[in-house]
Amino acid sequence: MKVTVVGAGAVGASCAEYIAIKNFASEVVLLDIKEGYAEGKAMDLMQTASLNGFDTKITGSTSDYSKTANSDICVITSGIPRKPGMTREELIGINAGIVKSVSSDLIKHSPDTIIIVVSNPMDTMTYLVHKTTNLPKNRIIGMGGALDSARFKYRLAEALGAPISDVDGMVIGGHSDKGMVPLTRLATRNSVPVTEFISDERLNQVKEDTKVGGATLTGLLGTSAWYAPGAAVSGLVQAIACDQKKIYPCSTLLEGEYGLNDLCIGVPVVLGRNGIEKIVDISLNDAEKAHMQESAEGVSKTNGLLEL
Ligand SMILES: NC(=O)c1ccc[n+]([C@@H]2O[C@H](COP(=O)([O-])OP(=O)(O)OC[C@H]3O[C@@H](n4cnc5c(N)ncnc54)[C@H](O)[C@@H]3O)[C@@H](O)[C@H]2O)c1
Ligand SMILES: O=C(O)C[C@H](O)C(=O)O
Repeated sequence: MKVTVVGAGAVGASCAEYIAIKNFASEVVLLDIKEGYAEGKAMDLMQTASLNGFDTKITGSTSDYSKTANSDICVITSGIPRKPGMTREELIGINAGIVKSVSSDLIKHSPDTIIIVVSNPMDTMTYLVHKTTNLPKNRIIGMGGALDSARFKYRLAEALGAPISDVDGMVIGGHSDKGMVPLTRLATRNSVPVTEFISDERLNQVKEDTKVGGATLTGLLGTSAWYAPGAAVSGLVQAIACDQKKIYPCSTLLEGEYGLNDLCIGVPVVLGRNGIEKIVDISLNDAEKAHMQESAEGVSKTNGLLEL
C-alpha cells in the first residue's frame, strides 16, 4: 500500500506520522514545493521508526511527481492555512490554484488512485478536484467530518464528565464555522442518548463549541490545527487501505442524496478498498434538514467563486 501526502507542512507531516505509527502502509511519499522540506520531514520521521516501532518507509520529494507513481491513496494538504480572525473560505484565492495543479499532477502518475482532499475550503476544494480530474465519485473524498466529529466527542465528553471512549456522535454538513451540523439528537453515552444526562442548554453549548472548533484552535495557535487533522486523515486512509467498511462523515459529491445535488458536502459514507462504497442517507428531522440546506447553500456559494 503506497500513500502520497502532498504538502509536508503541519498537517501533511502529522498525517504521515500517524499513518506510519499505525503501521499498515508499506510506503508513504511526502511531497512539497519547498526545496528539501519534504525530504527533511521524511528523514526526521524515519528516525522515529525504531523508537515508535513501525516499518513504513517514508520518503520525501521536492515537486518530483514521478516519486508518487502508482500511489493507492493520495492526500492533498498543500495550501495555506488560515490565521486568527479569518474564515476557511477566505483561503480559496490561493488554494484553488494549488489544489487544481496538484490534483492533475497526481493523477498523471497514479491514474487509479483515491484522492483525499484536506486543503481548505475543503468542500469546495473537493468539488474542484472532481471538476479537474473527472475521477469516479467514489475515488474523491473530502476530510472534514471525521475531524469535526472527533471534536464533537471531545466536547460531549467534557460536558458529560465521561470518558471519550464512552461517547459517540457525528457531525455532517459543510466543514465551515457556520455550516457544520452536529447531530446532537443522535449522540450517545454508551448507547444512552446524551439528552438523558445534560440539559438542552448545555448540549447547545457543545454544538456551538464544536462548530468553532477549528477557529478556537487557530486563535490559540496563530495558525490552524494539525494533530487531530492528521489523525483524522490517517483514520480515513486506514479504513480504505484495510478495507474496514467503517462509517465516517466525509465530503462527497451528492446526486440527490439528502435532497442535494451538484456539490460536495459532509455526509456519512462507508469507506473500504474502493473509497466511498456507499453514501448512508439517514433520516433527519425538520430542524436538521433545514440546517443541512442552509449549510449546502453556503458551500454552493463558495463553489460559485471557482473559475471552472
Ligand atoms: N480539512 C480539514 O479538516 C483541515 C484541517 C487542518 C488544516 N486544513 C487545511 O490544510 C491546509 C494545510 O494546512 P497546514 O497547517 O499543513 O499548512 P502549512 O503551511 O503548514 O503546510 C502547507 C504546505 O503546503 C506546501 N505547498 C504549497 N503549495 C504547494 C504546491 N503547489 N505543491 C506542493 N506543496 C505545496 C507548503 O510549502 C507547505 O509546506 C490548509 O489549507 C488548511 O486550512 C484542513
Ligand atoms: O480551522 C481551520 O482552518 C483548519 C481546519 O479546517 C480545522 O478544522 O482544524
